[in-house]
Amino acid sequence: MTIALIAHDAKKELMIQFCIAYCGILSKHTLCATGTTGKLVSEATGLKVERFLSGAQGGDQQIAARIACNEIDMVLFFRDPHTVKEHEPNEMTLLRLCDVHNIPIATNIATGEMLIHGLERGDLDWRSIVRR
Ligand SMILES: O=C(CO)COP(=O)(O)O
Repeated sequence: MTIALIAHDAKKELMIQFCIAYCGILSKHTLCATGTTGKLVSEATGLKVERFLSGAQGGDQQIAARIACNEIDMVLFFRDPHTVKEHEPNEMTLLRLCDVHNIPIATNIATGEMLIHGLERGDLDWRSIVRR
């Protein structure tokens, strides 16, 4: 599966800790991320992460385009609900495209935990059929 990782600044440490905790599961999958999130996760875990532009420069849109092309199977987007981002419309597009294409997306760590356990259990295996 291809998993996209995105974290707002206030949630980057949380994303790092999450990826350290689930490194064993994540290492079996293909990872991509917005620029800074990807850099921090790969440095902290040693996981290979394809890095797009940073969110502010269009990284969210690069990931959204891949979702539209059915190339991403799951999104972990740890959002900071307290700070408004100038590129928020791009983030909303990403969330909408996940709904359009039925891509599971976690916007907080509680949902992220459920998705990662479900992924390990095989709950997302149907994606390999619809991706063909
Ligand atoms: O801004 C972001 C999400 O909208 C995240 O981008 P970075 O990972 O480059 O900080």
